[in-house]
Amino acid sequence: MKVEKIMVVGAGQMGSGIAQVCAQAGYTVTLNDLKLEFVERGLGVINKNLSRNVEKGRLSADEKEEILSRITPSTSLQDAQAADLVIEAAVENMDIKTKVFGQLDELAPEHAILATNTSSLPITEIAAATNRPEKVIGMHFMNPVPVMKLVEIIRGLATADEVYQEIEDITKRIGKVPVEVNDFPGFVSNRILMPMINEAIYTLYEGVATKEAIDEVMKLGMNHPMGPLTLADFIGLDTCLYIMETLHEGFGDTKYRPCPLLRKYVKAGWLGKKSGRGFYVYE
Ligand SMILES: CC(=O)CC(=O)SCCNC(=O)CCNC(=O)[C@H](O)C(C)(C)COP(=O)(O)OP(=O)(O)OC[C@H]1O[C@@H](n2cnc3c(N)ncnc32)[C@H](O)[C@@H]1OP(=O)(O)O
Ligand SMILES: NC(=O)C1=CN([C@@H]2O[C@H](COP(=O)(O)OP(=O)(O)OC[C@H]3O[C@@H](n4cnc5c(N)ncnc54)[C@H](OP(=O)(O)O)[C@@H]3O)[C@@H](O)[C@H]2O)C=CC1
Repeated sequence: MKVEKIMVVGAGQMGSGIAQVCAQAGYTVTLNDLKLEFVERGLGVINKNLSRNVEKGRLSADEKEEILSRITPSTSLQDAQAADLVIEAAVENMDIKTKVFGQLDELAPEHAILATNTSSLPITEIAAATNRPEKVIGMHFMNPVPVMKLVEIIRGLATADEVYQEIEDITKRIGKVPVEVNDFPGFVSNRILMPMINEAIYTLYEGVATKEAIDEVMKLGMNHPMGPLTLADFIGLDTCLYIMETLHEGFGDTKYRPCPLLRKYVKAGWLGKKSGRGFYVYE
């Protein structure tokens, strides 16, 4: 059974980007979130991105409308009934993900693949919340989704070979490069990236330098496109904290302990760019 209809659960920064690239590749997409206002915010971002492509002459106005017409808003998981593939991009929290996967398992057709965009949580544990662990897989996009080429693909213990193959094919069809990695906390991307970001936060916490100086060192000295504190704001400090907690708990090693300053900011609701304030202030 070839995948034609994709449902994306969670219309935040990742979910909206995933819905955009899937619709651009010709898939019929349902974009789901808890409230219509969140779905509309996601659709607004997609509209803006596509308009920029029209302005730059990469897309005609008709093509833009066609892409948008392939995306249907949804606030009910019942809409999974029509999906061949569900890509979950809700918050990085195991309780929420297992609850969503349990419901999706009951609602989605038997043939449907259930993928998660989790950035660090065990795929095998998410799969165990369903009665179809062979059809559950990690499909980890990078932010911003329309720009970044990589998709980490992670098999759970029971993921079937044909499911892996289908997800690899879809990844290529949407213009991304698949890289297979094993099911360990943080996979490859966040096992390496997030301790660097956490260390940058410790560097600020211990007064080694200002936030601007830390970012400048990594940008100019290491050629990173964004400094680590700017990148943390961009990813979302809540997501950064969840990932560090997953690494800390998953490996049981104190080297992954989240910096207290990161915890403090998240408790204050300073979640980075998406909430208007993190290490920096955004309009
Ligand atoms: C946490 C996880 O689990 C995994 C992760 O995702 S970790 C995060 C991984 N991502 C990164 O590390 C991103 C690091 N930053 C960058 O690569 C760059 O700063 C950036 C691509 C975001 C912006 O690039 P830039 O050159 O500084 O800015 P800018 O010139 O405005 O943008 C470059 C292009 O990207 C596009 N772009 C930038 N931000 C965008 C966004 N949020 N959405 C869509 N497109 C975007 C711009 O439109 C522009 O496109 P064109 O050149 O085709 O016109
Ligand atoms: N940010 C990043 O750079 C990356 C993030 N990821 C992963 O992608 C996922 C989403 O992250 P991101 O998009 O940044 O987060 P956001 O906070 O931007 O978006 C998450 C969205 O999911 C919604 N949501 C929460 N619970 C449910 C639910 N039960 N059903 C449907 N929607 C729900 C949230 O609604 P509400 O606001 O009401 O909670 C919110 O709109 C996480 O697992 C994260 O780890 C992966 C790669 C990169």
